[in-house]
Amino acid sequence: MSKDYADLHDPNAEYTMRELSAETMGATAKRGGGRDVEITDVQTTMVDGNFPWTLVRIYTDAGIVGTGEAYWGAGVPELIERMKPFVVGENPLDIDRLFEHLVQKMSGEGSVEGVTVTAISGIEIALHDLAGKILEIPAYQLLGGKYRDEVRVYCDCHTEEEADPEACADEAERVVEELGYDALKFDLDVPSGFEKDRANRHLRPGEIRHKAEIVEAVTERVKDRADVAFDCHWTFSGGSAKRLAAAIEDYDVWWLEDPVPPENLAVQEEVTKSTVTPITVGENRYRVTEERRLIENQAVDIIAPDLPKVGGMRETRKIADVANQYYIPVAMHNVSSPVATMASAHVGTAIPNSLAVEYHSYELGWWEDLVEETVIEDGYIEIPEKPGLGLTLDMDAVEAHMVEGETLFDEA
Ligand SMILES: O=C(O)C(=O)C[C@H](O)[C@H](O)CO
Repeated sequence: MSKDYADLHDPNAEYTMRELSAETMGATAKRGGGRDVEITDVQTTMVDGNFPWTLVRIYTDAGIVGTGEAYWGAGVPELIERMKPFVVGENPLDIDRLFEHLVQKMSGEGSVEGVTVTAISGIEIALHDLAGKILEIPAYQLLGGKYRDEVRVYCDCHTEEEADPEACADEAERVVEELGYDALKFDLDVPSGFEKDRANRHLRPGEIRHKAEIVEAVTERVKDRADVAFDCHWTFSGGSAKRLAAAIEDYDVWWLEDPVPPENLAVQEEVTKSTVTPITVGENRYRVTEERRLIENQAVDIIAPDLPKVGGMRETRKIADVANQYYIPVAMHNVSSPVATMASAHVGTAIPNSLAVEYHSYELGWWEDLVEETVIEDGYIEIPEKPGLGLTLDMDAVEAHMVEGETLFDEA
């Protein structure tokens, strides 16, 4: 990766009136108690998992290093490199101000939504790990403390015969009995053989029947042993989504996720309010500003922010707080490595309305090798009491699984 992104020129970022650096704000006073720490460097390494995970490291003059992760995607390491000058020299304990500082500095480069928010999220998570290590407390303590010792995890499931209801039911049985999960998710945007046109978003009767058969086969098979959600990946029209949600109302569906595209809130609201099937949405929205609209319009029954994409740990906490005003639970979308998964779990323990955190890598085989600790056991994450996120990267494993051409970041 080129290291020139840190030198990119943006007059808006350089001369902005709203300037939140420690120097301008007058937040440089000596703090004592080992809290006079300065950020010296920010580095990234991309790991070739079932998604290309961007791990982030923030280094300090105290020799303490924080590790975070940004949601996967091209351009994220470059954006993090671009933001490095805005945090080097800053005290990493000022997490809230540094988040605002980055949002302000990057406002001309897309800090409202999209990949810039994702990049900021990775830095924000690393700051929580770092702050916890400096203060010698677990990250959840920075968010207000604990509601639960363990956070429930749901397993996103796949089978090679994803369109075969019985194959899905067999996989559900296996994941419950052999892997120990009591919460699952299957995809419903799978071919049924009845499609005439894959672009027009309309579901033909045979397609609805086929999806209902998958729902019936899976929910009946693991009835009373597991909660099962179904994902549609923003595929269908409002009318088709309403018909699908109605067709599965008689089954024990945990939730139906993303039945319609994310852009049009009015359509989403209409679908959600048309059915008693619980509707979950949120992974394609950014920051509390966008998630808030889904919540305040009661366009969701369950909100699903993706923590390393939506803005990080404090932003997810803010979303959960708004959701809690409307009695809406939070099921965190997650396709990340153990780092952002554990960050999600720390927020999950710090909020009253946590339903579950997703795990999306059970087919990979080496997900937990990236860290020295056990992360998921019997379908739950026990929140570590070690400082920060409570994880230690296995640098050999990270190096072994790096995206080709990537450079391994420095040791702590
Ligand atoms: O697990 C989910 O809810 C997903 O939607 C997984 C997606 O494939 C992922 O987020 C990337 O688009």
